[in-house]
Amino acid sequence: MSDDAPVTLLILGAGGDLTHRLLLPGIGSLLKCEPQRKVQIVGADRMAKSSEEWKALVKDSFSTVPVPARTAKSVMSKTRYQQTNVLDEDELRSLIESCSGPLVIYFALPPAITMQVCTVLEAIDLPNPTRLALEKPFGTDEKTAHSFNRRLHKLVPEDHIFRVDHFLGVSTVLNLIGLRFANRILQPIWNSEHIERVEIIYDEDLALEGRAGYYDTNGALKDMLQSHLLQVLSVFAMESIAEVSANELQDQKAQVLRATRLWGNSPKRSSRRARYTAGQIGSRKIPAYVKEQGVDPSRMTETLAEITVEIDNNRWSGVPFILRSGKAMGEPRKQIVAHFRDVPHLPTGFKTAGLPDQLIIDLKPGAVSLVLTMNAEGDPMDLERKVLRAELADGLMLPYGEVLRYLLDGNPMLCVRGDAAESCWRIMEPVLKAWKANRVPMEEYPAGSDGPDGWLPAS
Ligand SMILES: O=C1O[C@H](COP(=O)(O)O)[C@@H](O)[C@H](O)[C@H]1O
Repeated sequence: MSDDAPVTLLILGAGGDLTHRLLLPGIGSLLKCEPQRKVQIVGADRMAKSSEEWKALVKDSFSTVPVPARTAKSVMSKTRYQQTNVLDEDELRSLIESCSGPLVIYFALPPAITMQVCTVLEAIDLPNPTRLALEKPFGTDEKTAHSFNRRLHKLVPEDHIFRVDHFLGVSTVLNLIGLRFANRILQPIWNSEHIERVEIIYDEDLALEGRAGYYDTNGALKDMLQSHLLQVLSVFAMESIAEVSANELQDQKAQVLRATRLWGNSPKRSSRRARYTAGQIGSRKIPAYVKEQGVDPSRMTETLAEITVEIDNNRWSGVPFILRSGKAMGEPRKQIVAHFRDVPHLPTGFKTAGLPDQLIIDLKPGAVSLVLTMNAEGDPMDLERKVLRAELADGLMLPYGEVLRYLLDGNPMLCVRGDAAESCWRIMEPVLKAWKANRVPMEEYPAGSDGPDGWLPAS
């Protein structure tokens, strides 16, 4: 096979929401930036669809980006759809045999089906190279993640397994690497001696948006904290890297996650959960979560989750990291806030006390702000906080485009390594158990509010 043979991206579950909403626009944004890129997209799903219908879907997604006309035409001419029952060995084999070039199999399927397909794949000779791309949640606890890893390792080596986390393709998350390691000023203060606590917050004004089928069995803890926010934490807190490469990044991130545990090892004291009741966000009337279509109230699914963790290593010991994410919040707030310690001594004579400094990294839209105490207007003995702010442009590609770029190039830099995926479950398991046993109360907040009273992190 020649080196420049186009990669075939085989999407299993091509009729689903993920393909339409995220994958195809992601590929489109990649093609917009790299119009020369050669990729053949093959969609497969169990329902009948003509290749014309599939092409129309691809075209529609590409037009939202938009992909340059020539590139779109060339990719469209080669894309096709094959109706397949992916749980049927013969059908799956013939689908795979019909693909040429290096193969990427993207599982845009519910996790339980993905596992079953992997069992079917054990009986099929996969072309070399074959890469597997998997969506979250990866397993349901540490044990299942571990056995899933073992099953996947029977199919392809670890560096051909791409556990996708689109937050690793978010430009402001990637920017953490440059911000931390390309600047001298921050490096000496990036530790427990100077940082008192860190908040990683992803509050959305979106509510359920018709995703009960997926969300109601997962909830905010698994949907956002166990996956994305722990990845963000690992990039924020990792040791320095010698080069920007998959090995370096994966090693350093995994090391942080191995050292991370629940604050005080107490799920009761270090986790909170809540669920939205009816409310209004702007002009949108939001029903109570339990009244949303497809929700089973007996599942006790949380729509707002918060946990505090610590990282037991030399750099971070004693620093609480607060991770929180909620749906249907009044104000979207997507940021990392590093709160610095007080100065050891404020000279007497100032009329006001200084407040501790902060570094705020806005994830969406991107910005970095340094909040420093300095003199207020007029009197130099009167102190107040002022903000030095840099707005960051959006990434060139959608996060999914960035992740797909690395995936199609066979570079696992922006995915989650198997051991790290297991660590993420190990960190969350005490909370999952405590919540299941109802040892942590389910609080409530009206949609459109800041969350339950007393939850708003102090700034
Ligand atoms: O993966 C997910 O992420 C989104 C938030 O990410 P964004 O890039 O769309 O802002 C979240 O809304 C969704 O529930 C979750 O599954």
